[in-house]
Amino acid sequence: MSETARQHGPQTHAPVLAATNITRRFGGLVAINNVSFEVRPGEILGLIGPNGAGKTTMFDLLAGSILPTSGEIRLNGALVSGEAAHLRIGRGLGRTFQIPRPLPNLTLIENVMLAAQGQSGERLLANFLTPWRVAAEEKVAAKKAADLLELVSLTRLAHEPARVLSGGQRKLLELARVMMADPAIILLDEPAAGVNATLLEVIIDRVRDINRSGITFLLIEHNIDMVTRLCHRVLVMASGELLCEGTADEVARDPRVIEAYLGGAA
Ligand SMILES: Nc1ncnc2c1ncn2[C@@H]1O[C@H](COP(=O)(O)OP(=O)(O)OP(=O)(O)O)[C@@H](O)[C@H]1O
Repeated sequence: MSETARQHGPQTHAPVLAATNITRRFGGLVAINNVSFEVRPGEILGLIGPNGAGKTTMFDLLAGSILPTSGEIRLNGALVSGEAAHLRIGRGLGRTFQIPRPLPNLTLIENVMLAAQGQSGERLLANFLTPWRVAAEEKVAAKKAADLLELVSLTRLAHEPARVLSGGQRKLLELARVMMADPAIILLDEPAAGVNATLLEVIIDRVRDINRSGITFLLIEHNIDMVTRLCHRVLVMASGELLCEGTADEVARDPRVIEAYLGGAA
C-alpha cells in the first residue's frame, strides 16, 4: 500500500455502500454471481479484474442503471436495490463514466451547474412566484461550480465550451460535475483510460484531495499503478465472481488473481 493510502486509511464505521448476495443475469448469462462486499466510509476501494469480469455491470447495479436479479444494495443503510438512479443520486451516490459526455456547446461552468440537486429554478411555478430566490440560488450554484472547477484545475477553461476539452480534461470536468451534487460516495469508472501521463497525475492528486475532504470512492481501473497509489483496499472480480480482496500488493501476489489475468478468466 502506498504511503498516502496508509496515512489516510478508512475508519471502521457502518459501510457507505453494501452489496449483499448480488446476482445479475442477462438471459442465460450470469454476469454477476452472488457477490457481496462493503465500501467503508472514507476509503478508496478499487475494483479490478480482467475484461468481462463484471465490473461495469456491478457499477450499473450500484448506481441503479439496471436492477439485480437477486440480492440487496444498501446506501448509508437504506435499501436501494429497487430504486431508480436519480433517487440514489439524491441519497449521495455519484457516478462518473468511462467516456464522459458533457454537453459540448455549454461552458464548463454551465455543465457543472446542471448537476446541482433540487434547485427551485427546476420548478416552473417557483420560477414564476419567487424569481429572486431562483436568482440567488443560481448565484450560489455558479460560485460552487467555479470552486469545483478550481478544485479540478480547470478554472482557465471555465467559460469555454466543453467541446474544446481533451479526454483527460473531460474526466476532470466529470469529477467536478459529480461533486456538485454533494456525494457521500463516488463510483469512478476508469479515470486513467485514454489519459496522458501529465493529466493522470492531476487526476490522481485531485481524487486524493477529494477523498481527504471525506468523500468515499469505489474505483474501477485497469491502470495498476494508479490502483496501487490510490486504493486502501482492492476487490478482484473474475467471471462474475468476487475472487479476493486485500491491499493492492496482496492481491497482486495472489495466485488466483495471476491465474485470472493470465488465464483469460473472462
Ligand atoms: N446488457 C447486457 N446484455 C448481455 N450481456 C451483457 C450486458 N452487459 C454486460 N454483459 C456481459 O456481462 C459480462 C460482464 O461484462 P462487464 O461489462 O460488466 O465486464 P467488465 O468487467 O466491466 O469488463 P471491461 O473491463 O472489459 O469493461 C460480459 O460477459 C458481458 O458480455
